[in-house]
Amino acid sequence: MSKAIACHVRVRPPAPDGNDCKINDEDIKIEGNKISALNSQGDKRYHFEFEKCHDVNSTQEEVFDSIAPFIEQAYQGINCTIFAYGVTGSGKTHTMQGDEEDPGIIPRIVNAVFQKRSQLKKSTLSLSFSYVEILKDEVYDLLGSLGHYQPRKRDIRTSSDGQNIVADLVVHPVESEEQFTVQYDAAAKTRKTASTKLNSSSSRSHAILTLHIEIRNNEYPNQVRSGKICLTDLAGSENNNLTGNDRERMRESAAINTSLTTLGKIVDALNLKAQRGRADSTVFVPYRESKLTRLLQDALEGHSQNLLICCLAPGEKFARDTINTLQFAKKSTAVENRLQVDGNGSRRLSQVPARRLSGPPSRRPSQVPPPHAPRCDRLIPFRIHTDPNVPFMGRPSLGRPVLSALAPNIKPVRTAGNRTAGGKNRGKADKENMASGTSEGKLDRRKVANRKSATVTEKHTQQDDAEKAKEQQAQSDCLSDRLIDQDKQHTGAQEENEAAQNLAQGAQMSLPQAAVFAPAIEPVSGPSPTGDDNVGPDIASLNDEARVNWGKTLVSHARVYHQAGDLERALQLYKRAYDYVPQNHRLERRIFELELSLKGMISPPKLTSTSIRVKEPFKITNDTDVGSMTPNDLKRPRSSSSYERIGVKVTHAGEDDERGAAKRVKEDVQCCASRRLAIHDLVN
Ligand SMILES: Nc1ncnc2c1ncn2[C@@H]1O[C@H](COP(=O)(O)OP(=O)(O)OP(=O)(O)O)[C@@H](O)[C@H]1O
Repeated sequence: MSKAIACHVRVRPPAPDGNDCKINDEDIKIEGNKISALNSQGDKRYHFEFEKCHDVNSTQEEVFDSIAPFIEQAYQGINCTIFAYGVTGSGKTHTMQGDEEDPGIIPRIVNAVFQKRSQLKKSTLSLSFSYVEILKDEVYDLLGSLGHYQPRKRDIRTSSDGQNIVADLVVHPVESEEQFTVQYDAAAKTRKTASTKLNSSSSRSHAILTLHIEIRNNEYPNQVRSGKICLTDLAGSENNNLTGNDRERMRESAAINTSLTTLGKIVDALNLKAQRGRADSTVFVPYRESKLTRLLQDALEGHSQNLLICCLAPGEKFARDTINTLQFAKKSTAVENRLQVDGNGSRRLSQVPARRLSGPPSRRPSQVPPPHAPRCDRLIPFRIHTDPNVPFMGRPSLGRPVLSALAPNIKPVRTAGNRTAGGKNRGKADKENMASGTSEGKLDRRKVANRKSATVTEKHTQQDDAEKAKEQQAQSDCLSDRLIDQDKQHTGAQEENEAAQNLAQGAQMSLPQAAVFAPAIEPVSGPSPTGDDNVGPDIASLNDEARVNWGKTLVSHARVYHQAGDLERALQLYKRAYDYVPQNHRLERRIFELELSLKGMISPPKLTSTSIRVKEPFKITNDTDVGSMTPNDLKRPRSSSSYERIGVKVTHAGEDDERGAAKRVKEDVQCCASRRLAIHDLVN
């Protein structure tokens, strides 16, 4: 059994301001990979040996070179976690992040990933990242609010296969190093720091940056290797006699020290477990005692390659902390790995808990992988997906922007096959029932009930599908009638504009709402900065509110194209909308996703249909935002007079009869509502 955690040590140089007090060259001595440290009384020396020891003269480049093999593992689809651990002010953030002149591990890894990407010929590499901080035992998504730069609080949930994941975590696709730098720097600035006596810019939180790397075979696009590198900058353990913390800092310090103590307890428990044998259930591993350890559970359990970088500060006043840090590192390196290399050279988990094995549903005969494709092994921690008909079972594709960055590679997928009762599992369930003493009669009754519910579910699914198809047809009809036609002449556009205004007056709606019914087209003066779709008025001439309204309107159109599968046109319109709402982070992300998907790097992002619940019964008034209606509200048949009763004026406008007009209005409202829901989804 190999080690789960490798350890490197780095000693930072003395602070130029002399803040480290007395420094004796003999305090910390490094010889090769051996390090020894004197205790604070100076009467005892402690000796340790690790994989790599960097002395005070080490450069950021040398530190990066020593960790480079870990990145190679991620390309192979193996998850890696790198922790920076040490007392406050010992150089963890410097090592991980560095600064502009002297970049640390994070920017260097991203640089290496993009270099790798440019070297690949037969496959395409895509990178995305998520970034969270744990402050006072709460998880905040540092990317959750790009554009507003306000970290968003997130919950940790346990998935059905027992993995702890951050709910609604934003994962940002990145196309270039520059783009990463801009976004990462902006997010890093929102991380909580404060001045203490030991560090003028002390991190008050643990930060976990996760880089998701996906390598897709160009020839067989369903062959994907995905790995992640989790870069964890732990907050420094603090001796409050030295930090001179005030009350608030003390609270933060207590949370930091508690989570680090839990980390220590977990390492102890894992070592004890290893000594007694893994089967011994008497050893309790307290992962749930802190959010930090919950999130790092997968890594600590040994399901990824881990590297601990212990940062040490020179100086007599840190002597005790230095020995504590080195002792922690030593006991961490005793934790065993659960990754094994099998005979074929592929890696797999040695002791995978049963729940982690919940693999793909059994294949139907039509889904047998083609003979030229490599076999898909369920046990390997990374997935080479081979079958175009089976959904990818690895980590969620980059196409899904919001997902749990710390989710495992293997996830159960709900399909029509396993949604209904029965299937392969039924026989197993029967056996279990028999074992638990359920009578045969009961079992038969239950089987009949299951079969009935399966039939009902299938019927509902079929009905749903038929309804969806109808809705889509209605939408595409609406689309062809009303969507922006780029080739329209200016005169035609003006007419449409007038029509929108008339409709707004007639139906007593706001102009943007009416614009959805009859979109106004005005050629833009000057080229569009991002999109090449010259629709919408000149941005400079609009006030803030009008800009946002136009952004929403264009997004709604884009979504209709998106839903209809015309991704190129959708992308143009999203880009155009982005010109109006350049702060909109979700829209920016949607554009990246579409660009990636048009390049074939990720599967096309799916539109989420948000149904917004209304407490009040459905009613349209002059100010009603149809976006707040549920699709069910809109399904109710209405006559034109009933629309009039509730405040929407129905103009017959050449319609043959009142029913026909009412039907049209209903379609309009439905169409509008579906778009408005989309706007809620993207813009709000
Ligand atoms: N190897 C190094 N070379 C030069 N300067 C360093 C080095 N390591 C750390 N420093 C400097 O020491 C100071 C403290 O470092 P840093 O903020 O990285 O500590 P930290 O361990 O992250 O502290 P905290 O846990 O309080 O956030 C910074 O000014 C940093 O620039």
